[in-house]
Amino acid sequence: MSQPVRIRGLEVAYAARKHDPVVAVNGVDIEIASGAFGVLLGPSGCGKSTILNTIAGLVTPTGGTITVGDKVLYDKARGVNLKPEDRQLGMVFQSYALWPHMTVFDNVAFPLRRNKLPRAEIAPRVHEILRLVRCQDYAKRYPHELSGGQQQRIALARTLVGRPSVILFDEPLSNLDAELRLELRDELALLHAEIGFTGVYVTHDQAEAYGLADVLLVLREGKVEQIGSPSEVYHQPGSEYVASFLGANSWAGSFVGVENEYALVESEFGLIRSAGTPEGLSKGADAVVTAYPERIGLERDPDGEGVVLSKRFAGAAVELTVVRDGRDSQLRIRRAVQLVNVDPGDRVRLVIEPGDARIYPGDPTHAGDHKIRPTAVTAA
Ligand SMILES: Nc1ncnc2c1ncn2[C@@H]1O[C@H](COP(=O)(O)OP(=O)(O)OP(=O)(O)O)[C@@H](O)[C@H]1O
Repeated sequence: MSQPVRIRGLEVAYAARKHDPVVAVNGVDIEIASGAFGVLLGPSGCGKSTILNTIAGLVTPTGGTITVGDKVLYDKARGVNLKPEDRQLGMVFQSYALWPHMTVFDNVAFPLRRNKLPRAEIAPRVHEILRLVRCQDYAKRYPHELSGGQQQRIALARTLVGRPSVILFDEPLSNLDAELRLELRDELALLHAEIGFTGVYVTHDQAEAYGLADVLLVLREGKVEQIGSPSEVYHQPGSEYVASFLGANSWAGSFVGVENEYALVESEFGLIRSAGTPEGLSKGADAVVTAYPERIGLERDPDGEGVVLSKRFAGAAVELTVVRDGRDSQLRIRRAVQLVNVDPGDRVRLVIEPGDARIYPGDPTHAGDHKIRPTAVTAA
């Protein structure tokens, strides 16, 4: 039976001897419905693991409440703080943490034996769960005789076998290579649909988040910046920070006004029309434009503001970098091969449908800058 997870007003400050306390979580409310998969997404240091660890009972908050179903795990005001072992939650970490001296069967059976399940019930449960994670043939092997992906499947099986109502995942796939990560992500989504636990999943990987989340929570410096379905958050980022973290380009401009229902911004890369109605912008105010790399077209134009710095083959798509002379601003563009007829060195103007450009007040945050950008190559 899955259970809902409710977090209210969560605060965590890590005490430090030599400097002020580090406020890692600063008033967070989270609600994950029973049986849903909630994914916490955000850059390194935004507090994702800390939140997960407070649910697990491994970190003690400085304020707020955490409940699972009717069970209060933590309540600062009432002095409740259950021990990790009394919370009855499943956890899957980045490191597989399997017992090296035990076979796969014994590793998976371990939680059942610890809970003194009758012997006759253990073997069928273990075999059933090994079948679900597609590792039924490895029951007699030891962890070192398995690949990383297989070890993580066993770690997952060991968690699932106890039938926890809530499972906490801390970047469980990040030790695996990209292809295997996607494969295991899809298997996990299927297992979730089949078994029906409530999942709380921490990652900084968008593809993982999109593929798993019923509800996506984007975090920023210890706070929740946006909550929604992956599609809502992707298509309607609530802030430039979210858009940028999800991979959109951001560049600076100044708000001109609204004309024929389009918001106009005079930007570093020319005049941009946006279908969104910006809030909190007055004429002449600093504005940021965002657009995803897939949604920016280019046309050769001797008067254009941009110059193509690089163009790289990327299978069915082409990846380009466009810069503005004399400025740091750089755009990443990814278009289908047949849509690109510009080359490095060309002067270009941007072609963006109003529905693909979004405008926010302020300056770019560069929240997505930790991501790998295409590196410049010289013109062929
Ligand atoms: N034990 C600790 N003592 C002091 N500060 C800590 C401690 N653990 C984490 N922090 C700080 O709290 C903040 C949030 O850390 P946390 O590990 O929750 O972030 P994260 O989003 O999970 O990052 P990552 O993706 O890199 O794991 C960071 O500023 C971090 O330096």
